[in-house]
Amino acid sequence: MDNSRITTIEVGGERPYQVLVGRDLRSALPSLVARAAQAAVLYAPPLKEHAVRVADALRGAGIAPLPIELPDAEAGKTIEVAARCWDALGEAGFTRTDAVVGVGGGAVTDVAGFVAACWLRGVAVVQVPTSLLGMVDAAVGGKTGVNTGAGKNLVGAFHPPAGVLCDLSTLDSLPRADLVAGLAEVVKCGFIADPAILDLVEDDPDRHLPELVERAVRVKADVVSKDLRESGLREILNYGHTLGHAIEKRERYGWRHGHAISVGLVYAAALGRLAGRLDEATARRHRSVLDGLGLPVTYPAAAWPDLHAAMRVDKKARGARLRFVVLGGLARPEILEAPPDDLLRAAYEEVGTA
Ligand SMILES: NC(=O)c1ccc[n+]([C@@H]2O[C@H](COP(=O)([O-])OP(=O)(O)OC[C@H]3O[C@@H](n4cnc5c(N)ncnc54)[C@H](O)[C@@H]3O)[C@@H](O)[C@H]2O)c1
Ligand SMILES: O=C(O)C(=O)C[C@@H](O)[C@H](O)[C@H](O)COP(=O)(O)O
Ligand SMILES: [Zn+2]
Repeated sequence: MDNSRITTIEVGGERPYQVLVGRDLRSALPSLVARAAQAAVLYAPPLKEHAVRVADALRGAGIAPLPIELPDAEAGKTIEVAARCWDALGEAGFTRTDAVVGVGGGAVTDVAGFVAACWLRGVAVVQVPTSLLGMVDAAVGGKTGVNTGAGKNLVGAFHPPAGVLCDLSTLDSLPRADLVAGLAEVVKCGFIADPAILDLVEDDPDRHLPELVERAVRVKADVVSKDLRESGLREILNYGHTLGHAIEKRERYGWRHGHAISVGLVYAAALGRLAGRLDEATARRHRSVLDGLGLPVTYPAAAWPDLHAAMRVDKKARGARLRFVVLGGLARPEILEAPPDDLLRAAYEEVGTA
């Protein structure tokens, strides 16, 4: 691989920005926060070294870094943690030209975006995702937020970043299980929009990783450029998430997001097939590609009542009507409106285990 190659992916819409994919991209950071006198660098403990290097890059450009360490993973994605960050910004006297930088996986970039979205009603955030999932999904598109007892990501804001730096060299230290979890969202992109992704994953995901990152970012960038606020098209990015988020809630946010989404994708495929929308072979391919990666494709049968109840707070629901993203074929996402409870349950029987 050519280590000096940097790919730029444009994200359009009311506040356009760029996603850079390459290696050692820290030098691109200062220009993205050029108006800032200071920048908070939010990170979780496993990313401390990366965060120090980001802080050095800011300092070198005359921007004072304010490092803020967050609890790791979903434990950091809470309103209490966000409130601690706002206290720190207040103490440091952050003004509207100052900025926030999120360095970490999707949990950190989600909370960093939310902290920036709310501080003074919105300051710039630059996302420096360090997990595969963060690069291909969480850091791009401006969905920010935290979890609450009521459900996953129920409190948040749309706040597009000023830029996203996907430094592939950071993936070298990412635990294997987290890399594989990120592949669940990559596979999602393959099913909803870019089937070449599925061929590459089925061939050898490690060998094709840079291309997979670029392809998945392009899928996401294309969708959010057209529909930042999820008034229609953007719902397709939620494929597999109605059940997936319910599993995360039931697991008290102790499961990896990508693992829950893997089960959710198999469920959504079963639902699409049983609703008469999706062909048998494409539905089967969901299970085979995800299982082949070592991702979970089943969940306890006895959990159905809890999951069914949790799905009621899904953001795609309208009143008492549940709405699901399903496929009408490969790369043909559609909405399934208010499916009857017996259909929902029958689809769950295909993922439920004793
Ligand atoms: N905003 C969005 O559009 C969007 C999209 C998808 C997912 N998400 C959210 O993203 C989160 C999941 O993101 P995730 O899978 O990155 O999980 P994560 O942020 O919990 O990171 C997983 C683990 O990997 C560690 N890690 C990350 N990068 C590392 C590196 N380079 N080296 C060593 N360790 C590293 C983290 O510290 C953590 O322990 C969920 O909260 C999900 O809801 C948001
Ligand atoms: O960007 C989107 O839109 C997505 O739905 C991407 C999902 O992968 C992501 O998990 C997102 O955070 C889910 O959004 P939510 O609005 O259902 O919380
Ligand atoms: Zn997701």
